[in-house]
Amino acid sequence: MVPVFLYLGGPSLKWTEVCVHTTNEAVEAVSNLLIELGADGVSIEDSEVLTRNWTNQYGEIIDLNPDDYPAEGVRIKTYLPEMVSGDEFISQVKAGLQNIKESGLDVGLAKVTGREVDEEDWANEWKQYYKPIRVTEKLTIKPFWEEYTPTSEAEQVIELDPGMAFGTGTHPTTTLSMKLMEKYLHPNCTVVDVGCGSGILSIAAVKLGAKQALALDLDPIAVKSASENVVLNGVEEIVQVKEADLLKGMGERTDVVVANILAEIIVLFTHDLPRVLVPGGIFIGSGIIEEKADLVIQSLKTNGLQILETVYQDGWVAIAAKKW
Ligand SMILES: C[S@@+](CC[C@H](N)C(=O)[O-])C[C@H]1O[C@@H](n2cnc3c(N)ncnc32)[C@H](O)[C@@H]1O
Repeated sequence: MVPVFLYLGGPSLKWTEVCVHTTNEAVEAVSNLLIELGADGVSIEDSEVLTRNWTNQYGEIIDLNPDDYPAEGVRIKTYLPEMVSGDEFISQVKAGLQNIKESGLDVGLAKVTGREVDEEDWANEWKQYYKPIRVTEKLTIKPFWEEYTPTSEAEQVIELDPGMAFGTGTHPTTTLSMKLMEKYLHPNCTVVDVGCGSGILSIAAVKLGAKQALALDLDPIAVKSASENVVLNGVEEIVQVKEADLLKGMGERTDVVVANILAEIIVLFTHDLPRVLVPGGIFIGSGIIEEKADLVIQSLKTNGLQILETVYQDGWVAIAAKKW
């Protein structure tokens, strides 16, 4: 996950940049904390992207500067306008981090720093980290402001405005989902994307040949972001975006369900999969930390699904399973 940020506030000259240095495991919890405290978005600098083997596998596409990333862990930044007290915000962040730590999540050093920056510095700064990236053999993610020419006819380009929803395509959980989708989606299949965030997986599904996708998210910001990205990619006739809680109320059957959500959330709806999937239908689950993979696998088996494959990247696991 590289930046996930767009501030749409009014003009201001000075901003306070608040930075939390934490662990990969705590990214989502800390990002949520900053948003809950009033941040309009976060940008994420993850040391992991430097060690990933982008270039050898798919050619020279991105050029990352190691100075822009922490030596280890993840830096999560947000920017506060002049009228918000940086000191007060930082105290609230520190208190929130303590709560997260007490809940058992490893937040690492959880160092919080603040500094004043000029508007021009940050407004464009994050965009330099977000470049077109070939994430699988067939799929490339392209921020909508970048120019990019596909290198072959087989390469499919997903246009993205990351906005404020999760899903720039660079986080291992999203990449793993797309790799499994590339393998298991068949032409003209139907897909339900649970926890669609920016809509990236639904758009990927269409690029991989799906004839219909339903993108669901509980968060209205994600629903808005996904709807915008669907239009940006010209697939609004194929992808329907809806606010929904997991698979609740879903009546129709589908060929594929994909969900990049935490393990604890996946197990909340595994019992719905036999009802929602057609015979032979595929479930792709991601967002699972390695320690929680068994929890999801057991839950899938208990609900009659057969595990086809598990794939791993940087401590994350994604699972493909089949309904007989
Ligand atoms: C890790 S993000 C995944 C975004 C995107 N699908 C991707 O792969 O990059 C998880 C998403 O699940 C959504 N979510 C969390 N709980 C949910 C629920 N109960 N029902 C629907 N969506 C949920 C969050 O709002 C968030 O957008």
